[in-house]
Amino acid sequence: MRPLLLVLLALLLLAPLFLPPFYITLLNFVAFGSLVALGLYLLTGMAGMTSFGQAAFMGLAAYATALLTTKMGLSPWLTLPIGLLFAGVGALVLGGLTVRLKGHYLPLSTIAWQMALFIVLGSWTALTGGHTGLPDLPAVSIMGFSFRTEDSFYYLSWAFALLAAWGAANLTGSRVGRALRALRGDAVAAASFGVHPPSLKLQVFLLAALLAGLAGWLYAHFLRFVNPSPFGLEASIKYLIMAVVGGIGSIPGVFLGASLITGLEEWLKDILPKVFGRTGNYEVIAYGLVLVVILILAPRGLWPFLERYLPHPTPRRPQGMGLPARQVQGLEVPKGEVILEVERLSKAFGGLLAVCDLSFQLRRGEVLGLIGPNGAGKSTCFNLITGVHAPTKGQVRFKGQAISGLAPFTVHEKGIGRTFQHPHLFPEMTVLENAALGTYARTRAGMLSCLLGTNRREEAAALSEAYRALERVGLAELAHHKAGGLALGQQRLLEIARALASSPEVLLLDEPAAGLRAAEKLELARLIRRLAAEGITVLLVDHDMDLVMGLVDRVVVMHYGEKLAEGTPREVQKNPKVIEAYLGQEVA
Ligand SMILES: Nc1ncnc2c1ncn2[C@@H]1O[C@H](COP(=O)(O)OP(=O)(O)OP(=O)(O)O)[C@@H](O)[C@H]1O
Repeated sequence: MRPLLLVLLALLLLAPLFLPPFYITLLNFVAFGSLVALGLYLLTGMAGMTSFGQAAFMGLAAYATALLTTKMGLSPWLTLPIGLLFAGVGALVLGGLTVRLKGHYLPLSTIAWQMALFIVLGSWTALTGGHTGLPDLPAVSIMGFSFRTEDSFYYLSWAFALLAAWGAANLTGSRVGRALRALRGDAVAAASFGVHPPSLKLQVFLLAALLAGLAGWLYAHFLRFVNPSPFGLEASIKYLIMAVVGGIGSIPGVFLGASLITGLEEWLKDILPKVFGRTGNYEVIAYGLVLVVILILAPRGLWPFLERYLPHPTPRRPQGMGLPARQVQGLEVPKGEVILEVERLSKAFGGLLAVCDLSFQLRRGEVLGLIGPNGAGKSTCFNLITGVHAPTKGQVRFKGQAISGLAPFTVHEKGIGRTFQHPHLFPEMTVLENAALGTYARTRAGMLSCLLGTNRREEAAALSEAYRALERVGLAELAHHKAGGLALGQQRLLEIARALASSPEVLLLDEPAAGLRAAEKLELARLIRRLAAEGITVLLVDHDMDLVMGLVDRVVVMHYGEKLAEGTPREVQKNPKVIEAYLGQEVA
């Protein structure tokens, strides 16, 4: 892979020496398209948010620099940050209003925004020159050297495009990159290990808009003329198609898609009028056809299809000491003292009381079983403790502090880790990356630090911490495999490893033994005992009574949302109400 990259970079560097000016102009447009499509790689490929409005962000920066350089005589280097500021403010306003919305609201609102901006650019003639546009933008220059020719501008465009690709690659392999990919898969799970979905979504929306803004600034000073047409909805769709055709989940795919669609556009502009016998925007029809054909032949885009035939570097075992011990928040609770308290908790879903006036305490270092028939309210109780649901009535206290009603990422940060009844993993990520998600709340690097790669030391520590968690559950050998290929039992162990990587004080395990073989259950029981011996407090929900009764210190039995009984396994197993409602034949 590395030699191939070096050859491509050398060709890129030498291209103006052997390619005619027409192709160098095209390569400039490839660089602009790649910048916008890189934003879409981050926004759509990683975080799963679709935007049809990227050309509008490009237009904001392009018009800002056009107006400020031509009408006020400012230097293009000064109007670059100002143009980005315009694009950024646009993204913050639009994103601030829409990123919290689910479903199709974001794509729809980006279409509306795109169309509105296009109309403003075309109709506010006094300011923007309408569809005639604004001519005579100054050339960009550095210390007397002016980037006037397509050859010199080519180096400027590609310097920015490669810098952006380097930043995007840094981000992809970082804590923020993993969190973004987790957001696309499952925002509830992402929040359960400390990700704040709306804030992260807004940040990536802003970043994608800034990349589009940068492309707009370059575009304006390359052509030295702006008019609305390159910033319309059609252009936004074209950038999305570039990213999708190349492979929206990969950086090389973005460059491949941008090259392909830019080349195709030029070729089609020549060929289609001859075919149809008159001029018109027929390229759009051709884009659609190309997209359909490529997605049928290579559904994830061209790059993932080609990548299979390229050599892959052997992944290395993470080295290093792991993360520093977690700072315990609030009180240090001594062994045997109450760490988590559920007090008169109720949760109604419409007319159904899933949890009703439930109270119990969890003491530090113990393993408490929460059992009951299907539908008794156990998972709802987990969701109330971890902040997925707010209680209708009652309280949850962690170390004496009320936590009910707090968001899941806040609850997690306090030291509560969880697994899910149906594993919430990210199949496209490796086992190690999935486990490393657990370190999210223990690491600090922000978006900028991840982009610049200044987080390498923390990142190495997070990966070695995740690897250690995998060793604890016996999955280290599969660290570099895709999580999508794991058996159900291994998926459950991986969820435990992810929770352990967060170094929780309390661990909530929701049916960890479901789907496990007998030997795997014994291994799980040993693991849970080890964790309790290390001081982790465990709340365990499971239907395997042999596992639960042989493992836990105490049991709480739920039935129709209420607490039916509480005591040691022996007491509970003898309780006639419990035998009648749940244990039945098993114990009788
Ligand atoms: N988000 C929700 N919306 C509406 N009803 C819900 C929701 N979550 C749970 N319920 C209902 O609440 C009741 C308790 O469900 P819950 O999943 O908590 O039970 P459980 O004890 O975990 O069951 P199981 O052992 O089958 O997992 C069920 O009747 C369920 O249908």
